[in-house]
Amino acid sequence: MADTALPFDDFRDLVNLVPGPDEAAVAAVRARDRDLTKPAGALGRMEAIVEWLAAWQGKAPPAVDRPLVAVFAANHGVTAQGVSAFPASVTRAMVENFAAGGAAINQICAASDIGLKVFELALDHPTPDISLEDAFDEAGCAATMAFGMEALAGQPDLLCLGEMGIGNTTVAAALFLALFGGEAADWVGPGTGVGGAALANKVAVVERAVARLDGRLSDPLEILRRLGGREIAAMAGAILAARHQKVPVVVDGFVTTAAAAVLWAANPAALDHCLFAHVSAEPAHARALAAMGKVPLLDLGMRLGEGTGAALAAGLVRIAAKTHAGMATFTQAGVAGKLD
Ligand SMILES: Cc1cc2ncn([C@H]3O[C@H](COP(=O)(O)O)[C@@H](O)[C@H]3O)c2cc1C
Ligand SMILES: O=C(O)c1cccnc1
Repeated sequence: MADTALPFDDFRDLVNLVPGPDEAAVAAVRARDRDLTKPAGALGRMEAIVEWLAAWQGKAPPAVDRPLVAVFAANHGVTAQGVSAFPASVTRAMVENFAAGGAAINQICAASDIGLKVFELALDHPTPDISLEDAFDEAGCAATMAFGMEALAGQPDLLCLGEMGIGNTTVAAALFLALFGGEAADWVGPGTGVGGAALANKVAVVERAVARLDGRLSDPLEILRRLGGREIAAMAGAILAARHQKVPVVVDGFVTTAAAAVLWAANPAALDHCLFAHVSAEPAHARALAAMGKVPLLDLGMRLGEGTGAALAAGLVRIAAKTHAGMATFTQAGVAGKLD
């Protein structure tokens, strides 16, 4: 992977110096909403979504004309510890399946008219086994975060993030344990379907990975550098770049939330432009969302990744924007307003 111009410390600045919301755009959305032909507040969270979109796109009315799902794919040396129900070769095979249109995310994007781009991260070079060694050096972590910023290259107006990487629920669990504390068992779940002794082994692997960090737990970007993985670092970079380029982000499930959590731990305001699409059936996802005070939009019992939950939520975001922009006002429609 090419060296980045951005040193690791510059990412700390990017996290700490995130721009705030466009209050004027939010005020304009609220003013228009008051005139639309419905009782105030009757569209519930769909109204809040429009305000959120305006705040972070910096325009009113906001629009979702170029939504994109960016899927980052990577491999993980920790799979050598037997932490997944599937072999690591499935990561590349699924990338080929994405290219051929055969994955769940292809069909959800097609059905919802959402663009899809898959970013491969050195699939033949897994990050080291994090139960033994650090995932990255500083330059490698910075380069990978910078690579994630490529998700913005086509100027999407809504960015949905997803991932593919056998073993990455182990990495995500380790990140959550290092960032939020508790016990390894609080953060480890079946992923693709491990149970019994294999699940107990996965817990022990996560314990070992985090035990290696002793004394360095207060620096979230350092935690990311030491635990990885490539797709998670890239998604963290994409979330940051999106904020600086006024692109709201829809976060997918358990693994994507781990990327977001690194930024949240450094600066909770760094995720204000992110909507959490759904709560995954991976048991610890609800715990991670609660730790950050985030309320997911959907609860469909999904536990796939690939950006599938994010793409479904993006469909609702687009509908919320179209509803707000296209509805008639009371005056336009000749509908009587609320009685005094
Ligand atoms: C065929 C297949 C398609 C997938 N699409 C996403 N994942 C999901 O499962 C993986 C994480 O689970 P674990 O940590 O247990 O390996 C990631 O690749 C994630 O995106 C898949 C997994 C499989 C097997
Ligand atoms: O929620 C997720 O992101 C998830 C759950 C299981 C396996 N892979 C991803």
